Amino acid sequence: MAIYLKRGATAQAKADRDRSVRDTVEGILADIETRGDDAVRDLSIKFDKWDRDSYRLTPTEIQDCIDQLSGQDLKDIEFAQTQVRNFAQIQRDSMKDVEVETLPGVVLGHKNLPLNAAGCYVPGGKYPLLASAHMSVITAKVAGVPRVVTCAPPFNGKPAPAIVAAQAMAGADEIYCLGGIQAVAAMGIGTQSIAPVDILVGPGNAFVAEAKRQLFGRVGIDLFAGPTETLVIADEIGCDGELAATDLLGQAEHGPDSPAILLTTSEKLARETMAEIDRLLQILPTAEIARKAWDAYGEVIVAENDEEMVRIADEIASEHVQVMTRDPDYFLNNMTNYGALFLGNRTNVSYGDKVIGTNHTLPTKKAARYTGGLWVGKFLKTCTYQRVLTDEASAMIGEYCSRLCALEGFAGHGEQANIRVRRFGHRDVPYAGRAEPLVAAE
Ligand SMILES: NC(=O)c1ccc[n+]([C@@H]2O[C@H](COP(=O)([O-])OP(=O)(O)OC[C@H]3O[C@@H](n4cnc5c(N)ncnc54)[C@H](O)[C@@H]3O)[C@@H](O)[C@H]2O)c1
Ligand SMILES: [Zn+2]
Repeated sequence: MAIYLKRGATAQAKADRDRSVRDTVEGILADIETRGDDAVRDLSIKFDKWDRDSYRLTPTEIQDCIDQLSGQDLKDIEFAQTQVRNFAQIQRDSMKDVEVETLPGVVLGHKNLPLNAAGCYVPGGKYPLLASAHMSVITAKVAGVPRVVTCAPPFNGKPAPAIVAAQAMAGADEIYCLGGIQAVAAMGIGTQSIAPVDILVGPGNAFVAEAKRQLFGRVGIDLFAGPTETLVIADEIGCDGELAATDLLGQAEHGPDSPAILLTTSEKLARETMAEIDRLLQILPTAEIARKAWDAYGEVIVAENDEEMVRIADEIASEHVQVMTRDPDYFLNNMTNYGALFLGNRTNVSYGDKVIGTNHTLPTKKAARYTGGLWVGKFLKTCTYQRVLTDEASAMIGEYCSRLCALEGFAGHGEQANIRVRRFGHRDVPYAGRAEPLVAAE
């Protein structure tokens, strides 16, 4: 049985917080629905002290942001974007259209069609998270989405130059400086000045994630990608206290509501990690946020063996899972619920967040039970089609269809089949459906 050396927030505390976020978002979406651009402006002033005639950035403003970055900054962004584009393209190439003859004369197929318009949210409240621009905009473009709209909040009272440069370099078609619920709603619902998109993607804080969730149905969403979570699975062979503590706090710094969990088979490593966390919290420049997250949501769990760690990790279904044990592949082969796995101590979540090429927009709050992260496939619709090549095939399928419709009591559906059996069937084929056309009763 696993022992908890430290426990995170209670289920009740989490539910209370969720309810309050849900109510705030509901009210704001209704306001934007009725008042459009005026509501967007009021909310942007209220939450971000940010007032403009148009929130869309002009080509001059965009160029001005790019010009504020150094040559090295631009090269680094380019390197990261190349890695993300390259892996997205490989994933795109793995998705094949199919067309097969499943029965003689019966042809079924599917095509992967890009969506027409995507809205990419790039978070920027606490940090200007430019990496999210690569993750959403580039991936949409690799999928072939013709209109890619992107929003990020102002940072220090103006557009964040690095975010805007990354949005532009990624190939965005429309760039708005707009944050939070109002940005998500403007893209998802549409306003007088912004045409609505077909899918909303990208990570964000609890408000952003909840706004996307509430708009789902009306528009598509990629997945529920709220406050970052991290799980470090470690033993004394693959890890030490300093490494585990660094990797936990590295992700706890995202925000005060970011859970960081250590799961280990070694109580010694667990205690060393907790001591290291206390030490690092004295010196980490972002310790104020990381400490809040660690105090409220941090957990330390000591399990008996790798098997128990897999069971607990699948239950947690964390967004990020770093495995630093004797045999990381054991977790790759056995775990079923995770947003992304980081195997071995040579890599870590930050590589994935910023640069290595896998997508960093990943499922939170146990959404990893039913989805992976954002990827090129989320911007594609797999749409089927069919055709029947011969009279014989039409009549043969029609007979089955006719009888199955009768079982369901669907006369109209049945007639769709019957008319084809009558037209295309041969008289010597035994037929249990209606042999004659429908006629009005005398
Ligand atoms: N799941 C993932 O894949 C993933 C990846 C990266 C980042 N993240 C998460 O993204 C989040 C970024 O959060 P952030 O806050 O820094 O930036 P953000 O851009 O998501 O949110 C900032 C906006 O929130 C709005 N806001 C703030 N307080 C509000 C309130 N009380 N009511 C209504 N709206 C309010 C403001 O309009 C502001 O523009 C973090 O939680 C981080 O963990 C998740
Ligand atoms: Zn991160």
